[in-house]
Amino acid sequence: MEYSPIISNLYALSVSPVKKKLLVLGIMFLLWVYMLYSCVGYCTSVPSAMVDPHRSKERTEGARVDLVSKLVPKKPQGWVDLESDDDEPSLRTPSRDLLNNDADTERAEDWDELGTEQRPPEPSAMSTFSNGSGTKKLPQAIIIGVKKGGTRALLEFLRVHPDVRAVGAEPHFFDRNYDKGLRWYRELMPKTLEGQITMEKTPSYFVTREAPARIYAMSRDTKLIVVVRDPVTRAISDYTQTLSKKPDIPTFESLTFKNRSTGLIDTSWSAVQIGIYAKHLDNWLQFFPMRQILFVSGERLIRDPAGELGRVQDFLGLKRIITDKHFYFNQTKGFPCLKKAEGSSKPHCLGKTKGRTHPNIDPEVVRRLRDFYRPFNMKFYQMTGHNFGWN
Ligand SMILES: Nc1ncnc2c1ncn2[C@@H]1O[C@H](COP(=O)(O)OS(=O)(=O)O)[C@@H](OP(=O)(O)O)[C@H]1O
Repeated sequence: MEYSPIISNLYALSVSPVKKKLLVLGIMFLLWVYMLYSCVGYCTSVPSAMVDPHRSKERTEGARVDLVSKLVPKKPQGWVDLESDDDEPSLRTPSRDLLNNDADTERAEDWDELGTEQRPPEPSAMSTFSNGSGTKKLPQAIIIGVKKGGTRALLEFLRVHPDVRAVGAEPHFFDRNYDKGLRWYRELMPKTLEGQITMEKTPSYFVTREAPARIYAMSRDTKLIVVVRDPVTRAISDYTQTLSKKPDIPTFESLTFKNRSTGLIDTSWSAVQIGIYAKHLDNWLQFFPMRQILFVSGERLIRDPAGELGRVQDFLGLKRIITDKHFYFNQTKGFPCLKKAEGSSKPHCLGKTKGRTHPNIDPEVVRRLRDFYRPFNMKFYQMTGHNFGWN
């Protein structure tokens, strides 16, 4: 009787228990490799398959963008590019617009961990794997302003919510990058599962004349959030930020006035102009009803973060998950911080670019600025139905 080599091997194995075990282990290893291979194949194929149903939607969005492009000029006309940090002189108010800089752009140093571990700027390989499911969607809610209002704190606090997924950096899509198209914009977004909200924050949108029409064209249902702060302290905060990067700029006092002896305020200076909230809001109300815009008090966000977050969660239709249990007041920073941030078990405060010491400003100049803003503030309280108490 002839034996095949396999049978003869098996026969040999039957007499050697050690080899038998080795064979079983080998087979298990091969099965494990096969399963892993299948899973990777599945995981990489799922997102693209899930994106497909959106292709037709994408075309509609593309058509809408074409319409907006026809209706809305891509570059602001007759409007100071309040936020841009590029050096195109045509987009700037000559010499007076000294606060143009890129400091809004999200940076690693905006986020400070009170542990030794650094927060990775990009998701790690592991988190990419675990976040592999879901699809990238255009944001349903945007923090549109205001610069230096507390927008970073609000976004980082909101990210603690399991139903909120947000892009960390400021996309500047509706002001600087509109030419790149909605597909580009959507690609920046994190993947979300059913029921999760996609968000971003770019504070310069609030003062960008084209932004309301452009966001409306993306989706008329977009929820808008504006973090507002006393316009005088906001202006000083804005100036402080620029001073930290350009120490040679003129004093706050000299930039505030067109002519100091006449006391005429220079409204073309972006630090002043951004704070005329009533004027900017008017622009948004041409496209969005008031009920679709939530105003968060920057001052209250520091004093009572859980209270403001409660309002924001209600506005977004989210379960109130973020409560005062999530915050503690950090005496050294002088701000509320998170006991645990998204994806971490350690306490987190915003970094050193938030909460810089403001320079002392001549009290007379502060008083003049308060007088200047008062009627605009009153108008803003009237429009929003909320007294922010800035006087
Ligand atoms: N929790 C917490 N931690 C740190 N800082 C906080 C916090 N809440 C609000 N703020 C205030 O946020 C101000 C910066 O606002 P923004 O994040 O909107 O600035 S930016 O426009 O994105 O550059 C920043 O302004 P400055 O103090 O002038 O630096 C802070 O006062």
